[in-house]
Amino acid sequence: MEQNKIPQATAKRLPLYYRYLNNLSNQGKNRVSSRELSEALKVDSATIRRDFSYFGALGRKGYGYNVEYLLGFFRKTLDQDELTEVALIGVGNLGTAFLHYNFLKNNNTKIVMAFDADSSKVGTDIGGVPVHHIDQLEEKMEGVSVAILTVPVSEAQAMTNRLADFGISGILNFTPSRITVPSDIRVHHIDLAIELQSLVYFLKHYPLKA
Ligand SMILES: NC(=O)c1ccc[n+]([C@@H]2O[C@H](COP(=O)([O-])OP(=O)(O)OC[C@H]3O[C@@H](n4cnc5c(N)ncnc54)[C@H](O)[C@@H]3O)[C@@H](O)[C@H]2O)c1
Repeated sequence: MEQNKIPQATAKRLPLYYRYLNNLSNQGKNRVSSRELSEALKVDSATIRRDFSYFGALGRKGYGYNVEYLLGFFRKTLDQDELTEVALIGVGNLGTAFLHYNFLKNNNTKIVMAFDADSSKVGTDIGGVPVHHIDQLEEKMEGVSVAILTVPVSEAQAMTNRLADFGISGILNFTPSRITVPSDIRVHHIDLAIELQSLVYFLKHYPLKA
């Protein structure tokens, strides 16, 4: 099935499904029920059944879903057979933590290079990733189409413009700035302050019952 026929909300959950099913497969499990998935992933089972039906996986009553079939689909859809190289811009507190994190454990994305304006960081190697000077961005980034943005908020838009001029396809933006990009560039914002505020709001206004 073509990926563009899957609703965006479903597509967003695919990496979550993939990671969990991969763990099951590594444990030697070959089937899983939507209830089991629902409890582990905190997604209600009706949503899971609907999501899976978009790519032709129909769970059988009393059997559930075949783990390898699902994994095969996710691998293809999420391009898990292909390694996506990623660049990180801004090797400060947050950026350094990401460089130490092994993203490859769960999927096929890898931070292959990092950039910073601080010359004391340039030429170092953090978590196996070389740090280059930001002046070398265009020269070094050839072939890399995804960037993680962890620069100070004051630098975010200028850096985004530079990445756009370079021809970036996607930006994972950790700065609180709502950066503006041309319509052919995809930006995902991860704003920890907003997420935290929203959690506190939900706790207050929609308390969960035991
Ligand atoms: N640290 C956190 O927990 C946290 C949480 C949520 C969001 N953020 C956001 O993430 C971003 C980074 O936060 P941080 O705490 O790592 O900041 P930081 O000041 O520790 O790191 C920023 C890094 O960017 C580099 N830099 C500055 N200008 C640059 C440029 N023009 N080109 C390339 N590199 C440049 C600096 O030298 C520094 O190494 C900020 O926008 C911050 O608001 C941080």
